[in-house]
Amino acid sequence: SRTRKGAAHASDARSDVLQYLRSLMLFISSVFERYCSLGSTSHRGMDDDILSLVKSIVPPLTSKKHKGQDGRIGIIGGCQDYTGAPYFAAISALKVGADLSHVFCTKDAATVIKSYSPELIVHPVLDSPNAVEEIEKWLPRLHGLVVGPGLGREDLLLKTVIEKCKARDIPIVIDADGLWLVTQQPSVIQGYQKGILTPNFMEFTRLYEALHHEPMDGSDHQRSVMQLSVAMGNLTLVLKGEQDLITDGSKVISCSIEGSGRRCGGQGDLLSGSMGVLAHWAHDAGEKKTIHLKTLLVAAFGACSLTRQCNSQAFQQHGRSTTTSDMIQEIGSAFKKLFES
Ligand SMILES: NC(=O)C1=CN([C@@H]2O[C@H](COP(=O)(O)OP(=O)(O)OC[C@H]3O[C@@H](n4cnc5c(N)ncnc54)[C@H](O)[C@@H]3O)[C@@H](O)[C@H]2O)[C@@H](O)CC1
Ligand SMILES: Nc1ncnc2c1ncn2[C@@H]1O[C@H](COP(=O)(O)OP(=O)(O)OP(=O)(O)O)[C@@H](O)[C@H]1O
Ligand SMILES: [Mg+2]
Repeated sequence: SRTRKGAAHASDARSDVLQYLRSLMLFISSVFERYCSLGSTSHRGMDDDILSLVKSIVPPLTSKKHKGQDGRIGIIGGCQDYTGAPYFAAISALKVGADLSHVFCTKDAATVIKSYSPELIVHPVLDSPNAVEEIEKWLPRLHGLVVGPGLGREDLLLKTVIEKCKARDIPIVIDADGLWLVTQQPSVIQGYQKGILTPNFMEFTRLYEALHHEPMDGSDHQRSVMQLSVAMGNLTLVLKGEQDLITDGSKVISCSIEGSGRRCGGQGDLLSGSMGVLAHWAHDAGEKKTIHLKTLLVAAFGACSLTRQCNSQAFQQHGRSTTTSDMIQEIGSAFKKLFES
């Protein structure tokens, strides 16, 4: 019986060891799992933190406001070749929540843009001899200006308009052909603290090479965006791409909210139009609301995440046939999902 007892003890000890090993394995695997997911969790955590800052700049909808208070945005762009781009930017500004959206374009583009949407106020002034005066008289009524979508390569007029806008301290988003002017004459916007540039990769490369007089190091985009922002006097800069990189020259935040693989034209216009409104809201809310992050960085993160969310939602319905118009249909629900839930 003593031998039987000994054998029982040995088997108990063995099962204890096995039990111990099993729990040890479970513990190690849970630590490993946690460690592996840490990167994405903290990334998502950071996105959530910035999204809550975006939420804080969205003005409340109340019955006490009059038309215009939530934003009167102007888009300078639209010519014979490009009527879609200014339309996308202007309608996006409205759908994000601006009250009024103006387009300043050439005469032949105006009728076309008006026929896309009765919601837009369209001024056929860009090719008139007194274009600057025509735009200038509207500036006191505007809260934000988006310069460039579908503009074509016009320079003298733009330079004067940007100068007048700066004098009025209005946020200016420069995109597309507006960036061409900045590439020719960086001083037009250099150092303007309410200026935002939203280049795609090609526009960014041209701008970088114009300012640094050397080819860009394509392997380190974070470094390049910081360098360009600093060279532009710490201007807010958004380099659009697989990840959107947003900087003011002192820090880079990235927006990689899932979009889709669909890259139809016009998505950048949706972004710049949204940016016009969010920049106004961010400045209205002030640094106190956005805490440690500069107001324009918060606005830029908002515009990027919204564009990508619209892309994702439109893609779920339309797949490869997704177009920017489909994305614009999604602005309302994407906005609600990101900033109002
Ligand atoms: N429906 C419309 O009216 C549209 C008009 N658009 C206007 O078209 C004009 C020209 O804009 P573009 O964006 O074509 O500018 P560019 O004329 O500078 O062309 C950029 C080119 O670079 C290519 N590219 C973009 N990202 C790249 C990358 N990561 N690597 C390599 N190549 C890359 C694009 O295919 C494009 O052909 C602007 O006025 C713009 O606003 C666009 O906004 C698209 C929609
Ligand atoms: N590879 C990518 N993966 C995911 N999203 C992307 C990718 N490239 C661009 N985007 C997103 O698409 C939007 C527009 O960027 P894009 O580079 O297409 O601008 P653009 O060339 O100026 O567009 P447009 O045709 O309006 O001129 C941005 O919000 C960006 O985040
Ligand atoms: Mg563009």
